[in-house]
Amino acid sequence: MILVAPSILSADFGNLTNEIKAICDAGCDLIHVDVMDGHFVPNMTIGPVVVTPVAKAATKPLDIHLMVEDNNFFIDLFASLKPMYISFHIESERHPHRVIQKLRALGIKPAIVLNPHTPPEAIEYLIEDLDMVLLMSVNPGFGGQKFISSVVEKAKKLKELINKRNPNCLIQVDGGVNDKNIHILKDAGVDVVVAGSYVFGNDNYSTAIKSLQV
Ligand SMILES: O=C(CO)[C@@H](O)[C@H](O)COP(=O)(O)O
Ligand SMILES: [Co+2]
Repeated sequence: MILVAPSILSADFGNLTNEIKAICDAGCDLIHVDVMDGHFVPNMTIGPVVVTPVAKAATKPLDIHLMVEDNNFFIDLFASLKPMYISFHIESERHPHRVIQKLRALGIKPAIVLNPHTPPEAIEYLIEDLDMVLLMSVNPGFGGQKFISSVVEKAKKLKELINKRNPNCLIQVDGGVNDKNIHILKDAGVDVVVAGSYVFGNDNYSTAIKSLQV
């Protein structure tokens, strides 16, 4: 079954801890936390001052998605919150293997993110050291954007590389995911989806999450 990670970017930040409890009670699998620095992407979000109460309220593991220039700095900021995953963009990192080793040493599962234009071959020789690869199906920076459908073919290519190099590595897709595209993602071999506006825009979080757990 596909695992669902609601992106809290679309939550009501005036009522954040209750929103976190609500998605956990509604049966989500992970909590996706989008961290943006205003440099790597043209938007800024949250740091440890906000993510710490999120971690306290959460009964499901955190999945932190870094959209930042300085990955090491942000990993140091969030490591004490013991997220299950931290993902960082291949496009922002000169030494991705070193960052993977750092995450492993901290007991955090390493994941790498690919922007829509980046081919899966860019990380072929990192797959054996990764727990997850995140394919962006929108340009990173904002919630509520339209799904870029070329990610489906990319997921299939990535799945072939994963089968060859490390079958335990998961494929995650992030951006514009909803109940209309979930089945093509499942058929392409996707294991985890992030959904922000679809989950938080639904009156019933449980119904929305279940409709993606196919
Ligand atoms: O990383 C990002 C955006 O940069 C995502 O996690 C979005 O926040 C997903 O939102 P929706 O596209 O599902 O509304
Ligand atoms: Co994200």
